[in-house]
This record gives sequence, structure tokens and C-alpha cells, in this order.
Amino acid sequence: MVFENYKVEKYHDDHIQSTMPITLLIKYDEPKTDETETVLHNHTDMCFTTILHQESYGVEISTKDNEWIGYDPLPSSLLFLAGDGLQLSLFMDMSFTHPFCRAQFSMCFNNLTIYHQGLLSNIFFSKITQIRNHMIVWSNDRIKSCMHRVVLKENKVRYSFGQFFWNKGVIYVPNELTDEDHPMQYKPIDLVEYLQYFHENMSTVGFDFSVKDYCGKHDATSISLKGGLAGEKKKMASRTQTATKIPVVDFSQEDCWKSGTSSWLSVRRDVCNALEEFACFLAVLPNKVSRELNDTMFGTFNELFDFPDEIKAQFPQDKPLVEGYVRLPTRESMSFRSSTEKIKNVTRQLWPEGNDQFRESADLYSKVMTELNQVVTKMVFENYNVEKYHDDHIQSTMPITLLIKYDEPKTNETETVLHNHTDKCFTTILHQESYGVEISTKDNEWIGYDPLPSSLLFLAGDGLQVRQHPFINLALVSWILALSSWICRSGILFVWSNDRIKSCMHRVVLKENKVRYSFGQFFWNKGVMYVPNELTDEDHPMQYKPIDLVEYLQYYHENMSTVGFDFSVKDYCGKHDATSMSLKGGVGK
Ligand SMILES: O=C(O)CCC(=O)C(=O)O
Ligand SMILES: [Fe+2]
Repeated sequence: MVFENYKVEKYHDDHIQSTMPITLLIKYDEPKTDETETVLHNHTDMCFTTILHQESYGVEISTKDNEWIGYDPLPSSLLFLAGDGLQLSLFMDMSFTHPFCRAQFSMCFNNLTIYHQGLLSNIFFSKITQIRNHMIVWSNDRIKSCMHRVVLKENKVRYSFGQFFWNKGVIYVPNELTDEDHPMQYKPIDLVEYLQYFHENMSTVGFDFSVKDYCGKHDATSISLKGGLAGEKKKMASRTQTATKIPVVDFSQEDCWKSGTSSWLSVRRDVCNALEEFACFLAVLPNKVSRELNDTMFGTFNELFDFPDEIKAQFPQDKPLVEGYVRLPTRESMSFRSSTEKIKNVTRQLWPEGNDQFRESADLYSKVMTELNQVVTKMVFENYNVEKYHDDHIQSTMPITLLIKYDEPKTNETETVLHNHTDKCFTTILHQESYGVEISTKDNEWIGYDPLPSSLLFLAGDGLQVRQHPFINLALVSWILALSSWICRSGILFVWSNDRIKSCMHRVVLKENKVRYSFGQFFWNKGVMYVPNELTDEDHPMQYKPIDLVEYLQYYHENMSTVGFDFSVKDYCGKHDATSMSLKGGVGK
């Protein structure tokens, strides 16, 4: 009917020939609470079309007006959806041999539910699948894929099943579906190749890699179907503007470290302007970190990351602010609490005979970063006239050091090795050996900087725990990492400052064909954080309830499956948000 309607029925036989229907039988666990629970988050299916049949209320679809509407199933009804993909693709890497092997897929689903309860649905069902709509391709944007979700309203198991219609071979937009009003939007696409490409490159192209990116014709990021896909997209992505620059704040004057001096006040102004405008700045402090220190520190990284995995893996993990060694598809990292004692222990563990170069330079950087953080946060507290809270704030701060090595890229193309994200902590200070970190401006431009040996990048923070998630599992982590967009919303500085300072969206790109080293300190806080009363007024009504950052992380880990990737600090402790809730207990969706 659809083909006929668009007068392309002559292609219909071929279309049906190439169709591979896949059956899926699903059981949703009985919800643990009486609340309505979203058990499958907003998504569209990646295939061409889907037909579902449910036993009881559950599927809801999003209308063009963004309303969610559901239906009580009739026994003799089936729900037909314009398709896009049941994120099956994500599971291909999980050693489940064939992308269309549904039986294995369901098994995989169940196993994962058991072992990774929480993580699964997020990776699985969140925004990631909204983008790959083949019906969209085929219909040249006339038919959009159906955004849907599943909610459980009753306290009982829910069964449902359906068929997902995939296609072998290349899908073309029929010429008949292009005209002046509908110029050709897509190049031909082989769905299976596309899925494969997506799997293999997820960690670099990112979850927001869409069918438009893959085979879009008029999109700025459009690419040729075969070869050089990632390259061109990445090139586009990294085409940074030179006009806007990351603000530089000069900390070279001795006086600017002393509260109350004119130099302090002037730096304070620069710092606060930079944070409000860019959520970050480059601190230049030649008296604190010299080129020699820079070279010594990075000089030890080679050896550090060359230790066999067994040695690196010895580093104990601690939740939710995990310390230890973490291997991801594009990078490996080592983290530990930033203290002289801890650095000594780490050094001794790695180099039983000692390594003064590492120990001393790591300790010095750690101290400088901690000091810079203290000074900058004090400036910020002062700027908002709440300096009386600063001592407590610093008392509760837990700095965590992270040392990172990014693998040498396999191609000569610029590669995004850490996708757009903000850090979940209060503040972050980074130091890189070579170009890599890029930040997103308010105008959504990506800007980077060539590091000076004596500079440190200060960022308004938000999240680290993704890489340090308790479910450390390579495949899962790579998905999470690729999913980076979900970590963008929980700025704690943002909470504290009652939305005055946004957290800094950043990413890491590799432009050169070589290993990249970087390290930093992430500043977390123990205990409950309040928006100071002084930061609320008519123009800034209180936006957040008190939050315990560590509990928040814990809560997030444990409930990821139901709260979804887009669960933000606003959802957790937002005051005016419709989804706001009390801090302890009853934190819903
Ligand atoms: O590699 C870097 O320099 C930055 C790393 C980063 O942004 C992070 O780990 O959150
Ligand atoms: Fe980061």
C-alpha cells in the first residue's frame, strides 16, 4: 500500500524478496514498585518496519506534538510501526554471531538483564536508536520512524512479541520519490554493511552517528557510501573555528594566589567571566609548572602504560568513585586519590625499586592542581558572595588523579576518541601533552588548543564515573562511552551555582598518528551539597534540592535501567522540574 501510494509499486516485489523478518518474544520483569515504570526508553527501531503484539498496555508512541499515547490491546489487533532498528546491532559485538539471530539476541538480552541490570536498558533503549531510519531513507524523509517506549503501569510481568523486518542488499530511494520538493536526501545504503560499520566504529563515530551521516546526500557531514566514511565525518567534526579561543588566565603573578590582592581580584574577574562564558579556561602558571616538570612527568608515561595488564589491573577498584586501571577501546587510564601517600604507594606498586621521577612529578602536579582548584573555587565562591562556605567545600573535596593513554589511531584521519561529555564532578583540571581536548562553545563550535607545558585546563565539572563504572566490561563500556551524550547533563558546579555556570562540554580528538598522553585531577565532594541561599533570588529561583553526589552516582548506577540515559541531576534533585523528587527514597523517573 505504501509503495503504491507513492507510485513505486514496481519495486515492491524486490523489496519483499530482500526482507528478512525476525521474530522477537519478550518478557518484562514485574516492576518492583507500584509506580508506572518506563522499562524500554524512547527509541525507534532500526529495521524497515515493525509489527508488535502486546498482551497488556505498555507500548506508547510519541506523536508529532510530543505527546505520549498508548492503547489497550485488542486480542485481534497488531501495531504497525515505521521502523528504524531494534538496536540489535549493539549486541552483535557480544559474541552473538549474526546480527539477525534473534534467538541468541533474546538470550543475550536476558543474560545481560541478569548481569548488568540497569546498564542494559540504557545502552539498549535510550536515544541511540532514534536515528537510523531506513524507512526514512527509502521514503526520502516522507515517513519518519515511530518513536516509542514501553511503560509498565501494573505490578505484573508483561509479555509481548513482534516481527522486525530487515532488508538484505542495497536500499535506494526510488527516483520517483525525489522531486523539487523532495530532493534526493540519501545515497544507496546496504543496511547490513551499515550496521557492521556502526559496530566497528561506534567508539569513534559516536552514538549520534546517523543514517544521514552514513549516506546522507545534502547533509554537511555526508559521506560516500564506501570507504572514508569515518574520515570525512571526523574531519567535519574536528573542523574547529579559529576565531573563538579558549580563554587564557594568567596566574604568573605571585600575588594572584593571595586572596584580596589587586592581582587576585583581577584574575578572579577573568576566571569568573571565563567560567560563565566558556565553562573553562587555560590557566598559565609558569612559576608552578615548568617545561622540565612537564617533560619529566610525560616521560614516565611510556613505561607506566607499558606494564603488563596483570600489573596495571592490580589497582583496587572502589565504587562509585572507582580508583584503578580501566581499559577502554580507545584508551587506558589509571586513577587514584590524589595524595602524596597514595602516589607513593602507586609508585611502589608499579616500580618496587622506586621511580622518583614519576613519584615527584606526579606529586608536584597533584599539589599544584589541588592548589589551583582551591584558589579558583575560592574566587568563584567569593564572586557570588558565598565565600563563607568555601572552607567546608574544600574540606569535603576528594581529588582523584587520572592518567590517560590514548592508543595510536589506526588511520591518518582525525579521530574522536572521547566523545562529547561533561565531567560529573565539581571541577576538573587537565594537562595534555599534545593537542586533543576540544570544548564546545555556547554557539556549538568546537575549539581546541595546543598545550603550553606550563598551562593547565580548568573545566566546570560534571562526570567521570562512566569510565569507572562498576560494570566494567569492555563492550559495555565502549557503548557507554560512545553514548557519551548521556553524561552531559549532571553538572554539579551547575547545581551549586544554581545554573549560573554550566558544565563544560568537551571531547578528545587525535589529529596525529601517535599515542596521546594526558592526565588530570577530578574534584568530587563528599556529603550533601546545597545551593547556597545567597545564590537564589527572583532572577535565580532555587533550582535544586540538596544533593549527595556520591549517593547520586550510586543511585544512578543502580537504577540506570529504569531512569534512562537522560536522567540528569535536574531529574534527581531539580526543584521546578516536573520530574523533581525528594532526595532520598522515591526517586522516580
Ligand atoms: O584526555 C583528556 O585530556 C581529557 C579526558 C577527559 O575529558 C575525561 O577523562 O573526562
Ligand atoms: Fe572529561
